[in-house]
Amino acid sequence: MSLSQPGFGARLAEAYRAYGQLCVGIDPHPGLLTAWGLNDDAAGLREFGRRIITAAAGRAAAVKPQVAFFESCGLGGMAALADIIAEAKQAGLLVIADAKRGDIGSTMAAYAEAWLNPQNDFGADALTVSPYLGFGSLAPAVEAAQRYRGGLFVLALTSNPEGQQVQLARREQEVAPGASSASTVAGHIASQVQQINTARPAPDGAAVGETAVGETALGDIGLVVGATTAPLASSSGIDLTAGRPALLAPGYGAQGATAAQLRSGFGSAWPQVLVNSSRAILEQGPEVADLIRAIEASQAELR
Ligand SMILES: O=c1ccn([C@@H]2O[C@H](COP(=O)(O)O)[C@@H](O)[C@H]2O)c(=O)[nH]1
Repeated sequence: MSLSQPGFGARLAEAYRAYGQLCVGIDPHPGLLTAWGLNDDAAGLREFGRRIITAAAGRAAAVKPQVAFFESCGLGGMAALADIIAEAKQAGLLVIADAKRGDIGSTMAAYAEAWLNPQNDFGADALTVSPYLGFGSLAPAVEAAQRYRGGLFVLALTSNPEGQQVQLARREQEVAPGASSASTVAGHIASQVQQINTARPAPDGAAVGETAVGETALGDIGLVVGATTAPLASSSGIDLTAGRPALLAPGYGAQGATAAQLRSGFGSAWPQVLVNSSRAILEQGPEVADLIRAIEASQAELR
């Protein structure tokens, strides 16, 4: 990666234009590996990833390796992940490392180096991060994203129903001296992301989020909003269009959300959405031709 390349939001917007709004998950569940005739070891994970990359390259905007499945295979699994990230980038796919990292700021800086520095083994285009140690704890990751022209997807309204206990909880905020109003935790996260995308200066003087591509400029700092939970956003007072964050939407397919639900759930924010599909596509493997058919069928539904 060249540090003179456009920011993540601009690269993602360009990928939408070229390939549509689908992200193919690389989730090597043990059961899927068995169904594909592969072992749950480094060689099996590598082959699994390579077939998905071959099918997705030139047909999808991005791939999203689910880091947990590689971690669970130990050192060999992580070595396979490093190879898969490098090969996907080489194939022209944007890579979102789904590691959901979150810690106190000083530790967060190390996570961000590991996952966003293109010189490192796991250097991806973007990383999923958790703001639940406080949004401010993510500041070193935001700085790393700016430094490396990378992106973040901050968990806001996740696709699992249990997430709502925390994410839709109301918090008091002071709107003027002595006056307060209640907003949801997810709404607070979305507004913090908006502020970064619209106000924070990037190192070269350009503002993050000002990397406009056509009509679909996207902020470099995005949000995770489930395909299953997006309809809750507007009723919870969350403006997903503010600051035009990229919106990573898992939940399509295996978790039950349909293309029609995605479009109506996201409404005017739909052009910002990157739809993830993992099992619904992977279950059509192991043949690359069948994976391609599944990717093209999803693309057709989403168009
Ligand atoms: O809110 C979230 C955040 C992340 N995920 C991840 O996305 C995929 C979904 O896989 P499917 O097989 O398409 O259901 C998986 O890696 C999750 O860990 C999510 O589902 N929801």
